[in-house]
Amino acid sequence: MQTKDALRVAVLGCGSVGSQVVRLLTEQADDLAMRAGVPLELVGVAVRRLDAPREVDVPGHLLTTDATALVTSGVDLVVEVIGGIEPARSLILAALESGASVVTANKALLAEDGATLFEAAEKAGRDLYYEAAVAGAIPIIRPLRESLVGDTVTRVLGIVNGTTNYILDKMDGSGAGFADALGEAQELGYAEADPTADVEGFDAAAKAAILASLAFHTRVTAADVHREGISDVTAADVRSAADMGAVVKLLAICELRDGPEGQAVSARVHPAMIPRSHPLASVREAYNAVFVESQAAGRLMFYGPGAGGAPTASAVLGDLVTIARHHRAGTRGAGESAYTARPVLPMGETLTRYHVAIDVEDRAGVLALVATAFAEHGVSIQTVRQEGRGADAQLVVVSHRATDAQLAATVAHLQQMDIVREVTSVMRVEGETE
Ligand SMILES: NC(=O)C1=CN([C@@H]2O[C@H](COP(=O)(O)OP(=O)(O)OC[C@H]3O[C@@H](n4cnc5c(N)ncnc54)[C@H](O)[C@@H]3O)[C@@H](O)[C@H]2O)C=CC1
Ligand SMILES: N[C@@H](CC=O)C(=O)O
Ligand code: NA
Repeated sequence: MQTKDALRVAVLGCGSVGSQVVRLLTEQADDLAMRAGVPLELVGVAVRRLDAPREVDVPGHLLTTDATALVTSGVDLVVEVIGGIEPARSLILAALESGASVVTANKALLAEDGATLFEAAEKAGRDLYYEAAVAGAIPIIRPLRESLVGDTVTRVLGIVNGTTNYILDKMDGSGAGFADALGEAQELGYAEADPTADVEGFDAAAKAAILASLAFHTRVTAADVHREGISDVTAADVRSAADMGAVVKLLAICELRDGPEGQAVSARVHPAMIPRSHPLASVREAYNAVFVESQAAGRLMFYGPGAGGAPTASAVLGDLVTIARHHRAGTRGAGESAYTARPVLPMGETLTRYHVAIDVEDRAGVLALVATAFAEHGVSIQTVRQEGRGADAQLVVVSHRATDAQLAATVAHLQQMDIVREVTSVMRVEGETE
């Protein structure tokens, strides 16, 4: 039954996030109506299979397998929580063209083709909101889009993938194996439908692209973001980090830098060692945290649940109520602000510190030869320690800041040296100013 003046809401997808959106929309209907100033009436839920088991009871008459018909049926608000590129993109475009506003949690799509979606929303005069797409429940999109829009953001550094943080945390804390920890993260509803997106850093790279675009008022796509995942992080890396009082985290780093022709953007995702004293080191399990540095405000930190059905649904509901208020007032929210068109710097120009583990021959003069290889490429060494003896001898070098290109040249050089058996691990070190 349709309530007079209610806004008609369609939900696309009823998986981990969609089922919680449906639950909260139903359970909190009265409060949401009071906060929005208008009832939000769930009029349809698009699913792939009508008879699939679900985490929530959806009345049969609301279920449909025809998502296109649902979004073009005159609904006011569409929640897209299917994920992936297609059919999500076509459905969002169809919804906007039909006059509906859209809430999406789909970072993969926004990072690949956000421009098309933002232009369609602009043309239709409708809202496109996506707080859930980055760091789940944590308010980070709205602070960047609205609260900090009067400031100049210079750096965004964060842990933005819950699944990989959960895995690394378990490897560090209980010495759990990679596969077991990933299985638990999937069980808990944190992982993407294809967990490769989490493990190989695609999900974090999509989020980095969205954050860099918003923070620096430009357009950065996932393809612009340098990406490395955690599949090569070994138990030995985690132990080595522990030995130097550090932990391994998958970081997303977006920076405003001076480029050859003015200001440019650097955006990257990779595992890094950070000191245990750094606030990001204490981000456990599937929690996320995002540091923002800006000229006037200084340093801000946003922390909270970055994944999971209910936390993500919280962000979706926040967007729904906000849009409903706009609808009621006959207005719309801020759109995209990509006026700077800043270039993206190549990874080779990124400056950071490095932890390099090298299996070497255990004899006099080896340390000096290794140090010379670093010096030849302009990489200054901060500390060196030897682990093991004889056939197990290993040098662990921590460098001062150098470019990625300098480090790559050093590693290639080391690999050619007779006294080097193998460069077993290269990991960046973040979280210190030196
Ligand atoms: N799970 C999480 O913690 C978070 C997820 N997200 C994003 O939210 C979105 C949804 O994620 P989850 O709920 O975890 O995924 P999920 O895989 O649990 O749910 C997606 C649902 O969409 C359904 N679906 C697929 N194609 C469909 C179609 N053509 N029509 C109707 N239904 C269709 C699937 O059957 C599935 O039930 C994704 O974009 C994801 O990246 C964002 C933040 C956190
Ligand atoms: N798979 C993602 C879900 C939230 O975006 C994650 O693990 O963080
Ligand atoms: Na968020």
